[in-house]
Order: sequence, then structure tokens, then C-alpha cells
Amino acid sequence: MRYGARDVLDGVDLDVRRGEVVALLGPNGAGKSTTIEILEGFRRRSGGQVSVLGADPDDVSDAWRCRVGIVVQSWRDHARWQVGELVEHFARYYPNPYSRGELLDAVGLTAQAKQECQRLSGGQRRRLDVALGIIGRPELLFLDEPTTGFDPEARRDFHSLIERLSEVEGMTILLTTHDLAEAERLSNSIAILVGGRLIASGPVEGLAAEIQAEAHVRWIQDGERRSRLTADPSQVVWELHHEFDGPIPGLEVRRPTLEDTYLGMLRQENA
Ligand SMILES: Nc1ncnc2c1ncn2[C@@H]1O[C@H](COP(=O)(O)OP(=O)(O)OP(=O)(O)O)[C@@H](O)[C@H]1O
Repeated sequence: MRYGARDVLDGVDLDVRRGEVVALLGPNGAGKSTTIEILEGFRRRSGGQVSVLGADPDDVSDAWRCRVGIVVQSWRDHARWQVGELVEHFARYYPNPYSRGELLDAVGLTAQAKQECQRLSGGQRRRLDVALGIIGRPELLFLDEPTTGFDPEARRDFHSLIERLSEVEGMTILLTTHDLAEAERLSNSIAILVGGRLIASGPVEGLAAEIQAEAHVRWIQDGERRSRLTADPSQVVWELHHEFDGPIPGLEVRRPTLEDTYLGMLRQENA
């Protein structure tokens, strides 16, 4: 993808399988939204090949659009419509939509059904965005930074919703987020974009091994907290077990999180 003379995506090669939840990560300006918009058919690419549900998103039918759900960055139109009215209105465009009750219940807006859209809080408005994205029971759902502005409870509810859509409905989901704990919780697989290039993609655990992120082993000895970083935590625990000749006081083993892996990869990339 090129804007003017500037390449903003270069050689991005990404496969997403049916039923997968993939998180696209990367620093600001890395090209995540541009990638998603190309896949959604919102942005015409400058070159390369793209196939989404078997079609080129630059040239798709209405039937294809019904199979794809898009959560756009906050709905601003129809400010004076009631939430329930808006949902019913958009449901008419789809062959097999969720019912109004089912949908509002799923996104936690049942109590707001008769409220005007302009009177929703920021987080409630985002839930409405999600509702409009999934209303047609899409096979494939695109979520661009879906939880920005959510309070912790709304975030947890949203995570449960995504898990349900993935596990029960079998939806394929591609999301971008800056929240690495969210990416780790929701996704089977991640892809990391830096400066328009894909520097890594695959299951989270595999990526951790690739950059040899180390585990943290902590314990208490002689009244002091001790810790060691190691690629082989079971070996360290085995040695400690022998040293203590029994239980190891205050033992904790923390595997690398996605955040450790991600920051490790960015460091390697910038080195
Ligand atoms: N319409 C446009 N015209 C010119 N350049 C653009 C346009 N849209 C995006 N860009 C540039 O393309 C690059 C990638 O932008 P993009 O919005 O895809 O990044 P992002 O990874 O989604 O960033 P963020 O995390 O900040 O949302 C940036 O350098 C941005 O300035």
C-alpha cells in the first residue's frame, strides 16, 4: 500500500483460517488500520493480492458484504434514533439477522433500548458499534480497536461476547488492539506489524519461544525475595527443590506474557 510516494505496507503476507481469532498488533502508524480497511474493501490497495472469503475485497457483491461484519470507529449518525429502532432498521438489510432482543442482550444494551443514541455514554456507544457490526451474524468480523474507552466491566463483558461469538457461532475474527492482555486473552494467533512490515505471526506461545523470552522464577530464601530469569524454569525449580530438600517457600513461576514477547520483538527490530 502506498500513499503518494510512501510505502505504508510492504510485503505483508498473512493467512487467517476459518474460526481463528487473530490480533493484529503494532505501534501507532504501523499500518494496522490500513491493512484492515483493505481487507474490508474500504480502501483500494496499490498492489498485491488479497482474498477474503474467496473474493477480492476490491470487487465484491452484496452477498459477500452480508457475510462480513465491520465495527467502525463509533457511530455518529442517527443521533436522535432510539437504540432499538436503529438496530431494527439495520437488521432489515440482512437475510438472517439477530433479533433485537437477542442482540441488545448480547452487547449489554437491553436497558438502553429506548434511549436516544446521542444520550449513550462513550462505552455504551461502542457497544452499539459492536451490535451493528455483528447484527447480520457475519462469518468474518473485523474489529479495529474495539475496547477503546471501555471501563473494566464493559471490557470484561466485551471479552465474553467475543469468546461466545468465536466459540459458539464459530465466527472468524480479526482485531487490532493496543491492549496486549486483551490480545492474549482473545486471540489464537497474533501478527505484529512494524513500519508496514509483518515482523512476526503465529500462535502466541510459538512467538515467545522464537525470541526466547525467559520465565521469571521467584522464591524466598533467608527471609529475602530471590528471583531468576531462565529459559528452563523447571530445571531451576528442580535445583531449588533439592537445595531446600522439600517445599520451596514463596515459589512463583511466571511465564513470559504477550507483552514481554511483543516488547522483546520491538527491541530486536530496533536494535
Ligand atoms: N489517507 C492517508 N493518506 C496518507 N497517509 C496515510 C493515510 N492514512 C494513513 N496514512 C499513514 O499510513 C501509516 C499507517 O497508518 P494506519 O492508520 O494504518 O496505522 P495504525 O497501525 O492503524 O496506527 P494506530 O495504532 O495509530 O491506529 C501512517 O504513517 C499514517 O500516517
